[in-house]
Amino acid sequence: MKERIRSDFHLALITLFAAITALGVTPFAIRRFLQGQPLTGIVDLAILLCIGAGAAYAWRTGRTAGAATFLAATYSIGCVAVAHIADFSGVLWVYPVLVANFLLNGRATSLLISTLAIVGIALSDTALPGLSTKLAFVATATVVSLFSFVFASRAQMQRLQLEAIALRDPLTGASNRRGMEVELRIAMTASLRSGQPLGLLVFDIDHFKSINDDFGHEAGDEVLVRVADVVRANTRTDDRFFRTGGEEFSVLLPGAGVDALREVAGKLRQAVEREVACRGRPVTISIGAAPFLPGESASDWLARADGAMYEAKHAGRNRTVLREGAQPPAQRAT
Ligand SMILES: Nc1nc2c(ncn2[C@@H]2O[C@H](COP(=O)(O)OP(=O)(O)OP(=O)(O)O)[C@@H](O)[C@H]2O)c(=O)[nH]1
Repeated sequence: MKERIRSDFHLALITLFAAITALGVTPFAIRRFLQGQPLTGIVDLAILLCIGAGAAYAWRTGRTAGAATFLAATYSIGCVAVAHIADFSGVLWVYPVLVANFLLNGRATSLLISTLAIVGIALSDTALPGLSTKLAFVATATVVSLFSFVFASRAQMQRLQLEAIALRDPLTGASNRRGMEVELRIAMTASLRSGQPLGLLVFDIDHFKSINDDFGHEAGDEVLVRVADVVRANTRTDDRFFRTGGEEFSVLLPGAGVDALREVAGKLRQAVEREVACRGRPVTISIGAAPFLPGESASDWLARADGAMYEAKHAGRNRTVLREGAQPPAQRAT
């Protein structure tokens, strides 16, 4: 639970908002019933139930975007309802609700829901009698919406930038190991759902240490960047490319069965050998290939591809070993 809260920003926000709603609205719901205002009490109770159900849905399905829209719609409808059946005190709830809308949802959704909420409340003659009161409400609610809009947009932009930095290797521009773990999980789920094959190549630059030792670290870095460029030029846009260690890379190939894996591995290996060199010394790679087997875990799959790659190294380097099943013997693919 702690791990999900830490890794899923949207889920954490939904959970926090649901907890704050429970703490903030429950005393009012009780008070409404005690004061003989059952209708308003029922609205408060409905808000609490809907928010709880929305948060539970987000936890169960992981569909946080849908849950966030549901939460924002519930808050807004609740506010409009209270403004029409209670007095001015109901209107005051719209301010935190507007802020929550913008923090929970994307720009278009939050603008739409907030505008509808402001208009819905402004139409209430019970809570806002007279034109000047209505105008003052619309003006203040619009200003709060604009502040929230600006703040939420900036915060979202910075969060996306930070996420991109955290998942990318700055030298080659490829995704890093953390990025790979996320992408592997997504691709495995999609493959299981669609029945489409999924392939993985793990490769390592041969004798890379000697490049560093003979020509310096900068020359080694240039080789890493060159290899990454060649891989990108020889794979499709929906293939995923990762730098998983110093001179170790992986390519995740959606839709690639055994034959396609063999073909892509051969193409990459030959392209690196042909196009990458360091001060005239050719650069080669050793590749381990493994198709995803339904039912196996990401770590077992990775271990199989890794094992095949080490086998390629031991067999003399600059070659591909394909490991089709969970157990060796491996199959040469070159
Ligand atoms: N230039 C550079 N070198 C790196 C980087 N990350 C790791 N290395 C170096 O990569 C080298 C890897 O060496 P080894 O693991 O011995 O492998 P190798 O020399 O490629 O030998 P084989 O893999 O067996 O073919 C080490 O010298 C690391 O210091 C990096 O970002 N830049």
